[in-house]
Amino acid sequence: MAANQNQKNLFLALGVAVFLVLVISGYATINDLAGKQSQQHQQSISPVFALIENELTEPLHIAKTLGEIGVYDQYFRSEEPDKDALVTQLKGYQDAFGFQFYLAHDKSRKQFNSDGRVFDLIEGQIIWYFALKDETDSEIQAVLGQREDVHLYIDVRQYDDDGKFIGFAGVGKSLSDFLESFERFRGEYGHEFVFVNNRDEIVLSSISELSPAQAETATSGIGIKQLPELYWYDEFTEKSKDTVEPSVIVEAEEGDLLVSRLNLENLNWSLYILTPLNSRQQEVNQSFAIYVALGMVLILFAYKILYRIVDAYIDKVSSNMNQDPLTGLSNRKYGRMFFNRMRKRNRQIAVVVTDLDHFKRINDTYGHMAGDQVLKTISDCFSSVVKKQDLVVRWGGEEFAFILPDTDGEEAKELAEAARLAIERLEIHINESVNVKATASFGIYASRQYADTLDVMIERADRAMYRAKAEGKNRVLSGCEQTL
Ligand SMILES: Nc1nc2c(ncn2[C@@H]2O[C@H](COP(=O)(O)OP(=O)(O)OP(=O)(O)O)[C@@H](O)[C@H]2O)c(=O)[nH]1
Repeated sequence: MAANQNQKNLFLALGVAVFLVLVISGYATINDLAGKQSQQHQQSISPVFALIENELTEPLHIAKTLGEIGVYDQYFRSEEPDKDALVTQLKGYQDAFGFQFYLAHDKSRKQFNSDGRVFDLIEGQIIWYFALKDETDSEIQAVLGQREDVHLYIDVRQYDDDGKFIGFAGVGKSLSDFLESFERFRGEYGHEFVFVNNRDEIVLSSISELSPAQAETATSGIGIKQLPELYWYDEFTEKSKDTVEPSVIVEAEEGDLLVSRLNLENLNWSLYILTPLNSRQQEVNQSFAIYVALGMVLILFAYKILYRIVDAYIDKVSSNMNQDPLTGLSNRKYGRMFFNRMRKRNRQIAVVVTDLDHFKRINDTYGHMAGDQVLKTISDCFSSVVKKQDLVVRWGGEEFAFILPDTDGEEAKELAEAARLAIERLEIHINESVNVKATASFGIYASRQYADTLDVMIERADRAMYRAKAEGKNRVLSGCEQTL
């Protein structure tokens, strides 16, 4: 009973351990997913910075630096710059950096371009110049132009020594690479981009309806969409109060939308990155379900294996603990445990009880030691006769019991008969001159559906065995007539 209780406790502990493993691995899975998700988000955002650096910041720095080191000073000082010299110089920059360069010269009201074009800055025609000229609060303006191949123009205001406005020095960069990158980000990560200038105008976007369709509109204001016109703007503003570079989840028609804002200070722009969350959420849910299912299967599998290992271990330990020292057979206590365990696994069982015939005589004739040797030899003989699944128990003294799972009366009788014959034929070698012969009487009992307890079965088999003794010994009788 105590061993049974210990076994129960062990399996309970095993169950608790499995539960803990489940909880911990579940927690680790969620953590891992969260980590993966944020890593994925990081990975998807970092190329955006590289893109901004290459496409926006680099031309801005070049335009600013050229203005500051005074490469255009001589042209700005003259009333009418030397067209050829200036264009050649601009073209040299274009070849070196791969952008368009231009100078808008206020005194002569002319614009000189690195592609060789020179044109007059006429009010009403060159809209950007007059719009930006009056915009004195920002030294740098980034605007879009050229309708066929959209360019980003970065205009840096130029001043003479007295601080008087003398024109713009700028660079122009084709945004075709930029627009291709938008496509890639949309396809790969589901991101959309909205670039907004300091007047809340959408100057560039991966969403074609938001991007200014025509070059001139970027400075004329015609057709430009305003950030507050976007449906998520109010919710975003409300939720992102007091946050410099916020990431906010807003409700959208197709599901939630993650809106992140980055401030592009050099340009005086903000970049809004929009990520639809529904597809991402589904992805996460799906992988979570797979992780959990896989985890469960693995854990259940491990539990089963562990259960069997522990079961076998307990079996071995308790069998060692419950061994008869003389014969090496199991004792009664283990016989009971074995019977109870088999009861759970099999539908029928049989027992055989056997008692050696005239054993007292052997003891009396050859001595107790010789008797012990006979007991040992006969025990080995029994063990060799039964099947692997069966158990031979030293029930007491010179009485033995076989517990035969999954065995009916007929099979039990055959086995008992085989054991009887084996003993009868046995020559038990005591010493050089003495060989002892022995016989045994057998009683069997078989039970279907494990209807009987071990005690009842043993008692019935015992009775049959005593009948066998009474009928002349060295025979097998059944205590359950219908099974014979
Ligand atoms: N050597 C030895 N003898 C034992 C051991 N256990 C019991 N015995 C002896 O077994 C004998 C059993 O004697 P009985 O009960 O009279 O049975 P029996 O002589 O076999 O007679 P039947 O059963 O009627 O055939 C006794 O002498 C016990 O001392 C043991 O471990 N070693």
